[in-house]
Amino acid sequence: MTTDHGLRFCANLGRLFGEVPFEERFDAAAEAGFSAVEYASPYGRSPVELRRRLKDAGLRQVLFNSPVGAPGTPTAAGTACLPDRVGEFRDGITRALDYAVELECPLVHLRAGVRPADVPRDTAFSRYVANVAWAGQLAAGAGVRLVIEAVNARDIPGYFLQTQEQAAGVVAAVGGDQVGLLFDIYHCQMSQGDVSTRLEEFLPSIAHIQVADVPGRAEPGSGEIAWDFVFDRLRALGYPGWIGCEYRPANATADGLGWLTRYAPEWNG
Ligand SMILES: O=C(O)C(=O)[C@@H](O)CO
Ligand SMILES: [Mg+2]
Repeated sequence: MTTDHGLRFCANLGRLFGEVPFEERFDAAAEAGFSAVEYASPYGRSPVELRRRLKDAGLRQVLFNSPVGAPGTPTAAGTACLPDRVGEFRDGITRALDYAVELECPLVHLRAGVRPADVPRDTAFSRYVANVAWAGQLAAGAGVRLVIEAVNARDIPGYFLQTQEQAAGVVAAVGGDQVGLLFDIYHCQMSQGDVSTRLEEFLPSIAHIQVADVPGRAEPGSGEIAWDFVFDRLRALGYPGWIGCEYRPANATADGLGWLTRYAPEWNG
């Protein structure tokens, strides 16, 4: 939903509207007032079907993730930092960009992966930066921008990027505008805190934000984060991107959307 002050919120269909099957969540999000969606994986459905569902519901797709392996496998969080998976990584990016072009999706979240214990960090880092740079070039040619995200170590032990500084450092190392930062406020609070200072510090690199509260990863307002302060800072900083509602609703999704009215007076969903 676009707002007068520029804060735009999109529904994460992997987290919200779980009361209905995925195929019905597009209409559910539109009926709730969203004009854009994100979700982690489009790959179980054809891009043509997803494009139709977006169009029928009057929605835009603004983000999805690069492919990952099955849960519990070494590639369950991605392949980008794995020196022995370069072919799989490149095939995954190519597939993701095919979907992004068909869905007219501007951002793809490139999952970093978990470094194997027998791979030295500097070896994994060199491979990761080379993979991100390669993928960024390919994405730019398709009119797509990649984003990378720091994930807290409790949720994904060993995930390759765990702090905003690490992720921003890779964005700077790759250079140019091909790769941006996916700043997930939930993960920042879980790992580091000092959210509003980091949002301001890394704002030039931030291409997308995601929100959920701590503890519990539920609706903003259910935990310790001062969302009125955070959203006011984002308005003042003129953050132009989308804010992904990537939280686990405490109860029925529609019953829990009141936080948008509370913290985003411009929301008219
Ligand atoms: O878990 C999150 O936070 C995400 O944004 C997922 O897409 C996996 O990184
Ligand atoms: Mg996230």
